[in-house]
Amino acid sequence: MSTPVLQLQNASIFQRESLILSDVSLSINKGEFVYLIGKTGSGKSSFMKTLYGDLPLQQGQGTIVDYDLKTLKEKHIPFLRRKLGVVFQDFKLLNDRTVKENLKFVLKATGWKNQSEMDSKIDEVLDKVGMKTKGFKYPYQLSGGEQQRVAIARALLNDPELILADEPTGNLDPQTSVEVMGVLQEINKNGNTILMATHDYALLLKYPSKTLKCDGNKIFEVVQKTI
Ligand SMILES: Nc1ncnc2c1ncn2[C@@H]1O[C@H](COP(=O)(O)OP(=O)(O)OP(=O)(O)O)[C@@H](O)[C@H]1O
Repeated sequence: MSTPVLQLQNASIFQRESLILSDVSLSINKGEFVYLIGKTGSGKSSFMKTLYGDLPLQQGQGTIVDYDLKTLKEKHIPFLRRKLGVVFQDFKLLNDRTVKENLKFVLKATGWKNQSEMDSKIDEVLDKVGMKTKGFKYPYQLSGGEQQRVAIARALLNDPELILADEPTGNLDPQTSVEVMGVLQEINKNGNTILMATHDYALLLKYPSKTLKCDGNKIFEVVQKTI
């Protein structure tokens, strides 16, 4: 049986009082890889922000990894984020510490205490993204693709039920984008559910998957031929 990790019914997404998307109804099941496409300004980032609690859901219904977005309070957000892995276009790594220290920082902030458990978790996630030998490096010593791999490793630390990736290849060249996409595909094959906003159509053609499109204040599923 399919288990939904995200469900929205008649949801409207606002930036302050401007309506960005209206009447969004969709669901994403455990194990799926789903693209979110749409032109610049069509509302992809606003949609993602609503899902990770950065924008309130003002109208309609929504549940994500068992949290009700409509009744989500400020104090619940850190707990919601622990069940989500969020990956951004600009990596958002801390430049004053090594890769391992970046990951340890997140583990400590999310309540981990045992040093050897933290070390083995860090090794595990770095291994998953092919960065096990680079844990001692500082982010500025890594290429963009390597930094994004580390950001994906960071998103995996708390075994998220859903990974939200907002333009994860937006700052990468085409070859590196394909490599990072390969990492996300591998993670999905191993059971992680992923929603990825992108306007990189080459990736969609290379790795076809369920696709949602933001257009004209709506989100709807499209089949690849009509993209
Ligand atoms: N902080 C904000 N305050 C007010 N309006 C905003 C804010 N951020 C975005 N918007 C508006 O919301 C609309 C949707 O923007 P959003 O960033 O969600 O689109 P997007 O599809 O992610 O675009 P891009 O691909 O360029 O990132 C745009 O009209 C934008 O001007």
